[in-house]
Amino acid sequence: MTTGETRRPRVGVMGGTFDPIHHGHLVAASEVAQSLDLDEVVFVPTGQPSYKTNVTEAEHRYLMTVIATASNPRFTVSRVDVDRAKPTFTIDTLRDLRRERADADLFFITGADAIAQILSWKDVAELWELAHFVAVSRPGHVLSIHGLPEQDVSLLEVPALAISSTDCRDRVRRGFPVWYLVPDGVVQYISKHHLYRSVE
Ligand SMILES: Nc1ncnc2c1ncn2[C@@H]1O[C@H](COP(=O)(O)OP(=O)(O)OP(=O)(O)O)[C@@H](O)[C@H]1O
Ligand SMILES: O=C(O)c1ccc[n+]([C@@H]2O[C@H](COP(=O)([O-])O)[C@@H](O)[C@H]2O)c1
Repeated sequence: MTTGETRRPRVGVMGGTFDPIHHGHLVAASEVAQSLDLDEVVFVPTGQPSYKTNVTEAEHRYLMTVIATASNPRFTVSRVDVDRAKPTFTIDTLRDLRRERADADLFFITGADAIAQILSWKDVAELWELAHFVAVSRPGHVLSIHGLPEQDVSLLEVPALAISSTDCRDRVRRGFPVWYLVPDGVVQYISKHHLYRSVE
C-alpha cells in the first residue's frame, strides 16, 4: 500500500446456527481474526437453517450470540439471516452483507465439517465472488481443500476444542453442566429460559 491509500476494512463473517454458541465458535473467530488481520468479525445466526430441523427459536439463538460476543470489541452480531423471512442460505447472507459493507473485503469462516459440504451449498459458484473462505480445523473432522478453488479458500489450524452445540444441548437435557463449554452468560441464559430441557 502506498502512502495516502486507505486500507479496505477486512471483515470476517462467522455464520452458524449457534444453538447454543460455544467456545469452539469463539476461538475459531478469534484465531482467524488474528491470523488474517481482520478489523471485525460479524457473527450471523441463521434464521431458519436450510438443512437443520427442530432448532431453537431464532431470537434465543441471536440473544445468546450477542451475550457471548459482547466483551470482544472486534466481535459484532448481524440480524440479516434472523430477519429474512425464508430459509437461510449463505449466498443471501453474503449478498446482504456486501450491500451493507460495500467498501469491505469479506472472509467467511467455517469449520472443517462445513467446508467439506460447501460444494452442495446454494449458488456455490457465486459464493467465491462474494467472499474469501477460511476453513478452520475441528476435532473429528479432516481439514482439506480437495476439490475447492485454492485461490478462494484458506485453511487454518486453530486450538482444538472438542465442543459441539449438539453435545451442549444433550448435556443440559441430561442435567450435566455446560460451564466452561459456553460463556458464563450463555449458561445463565439457558437456565433462565429453560432451554434444552426436553427433546422437542
Ligand atoms: N469446536 C469447533 N471448532 C471449530 N469450528 C467449529 C466448532 N464448532 C462449530 N464450528 C464451526 O462453526 C460454524 C457454526 O457451527 P454450528 O453453529 O452448526 O455449531 P455445531 O457445534 O456444529 O452445531 P451442531 O452440533 O448443532 O451441529 C460451522 O462452520 C462449524 O463447522
Ligand atoms: O448456503 C447453503 O446452501 C448452506 C448450507 C448449509 C450451511 N450453510 C451455512 O453454514 C453455516 C453453518 O451452518 P450450520 O447448519 O452448520 O450451523 C451457516 O452460516 C449456514 O447458513 C449454508
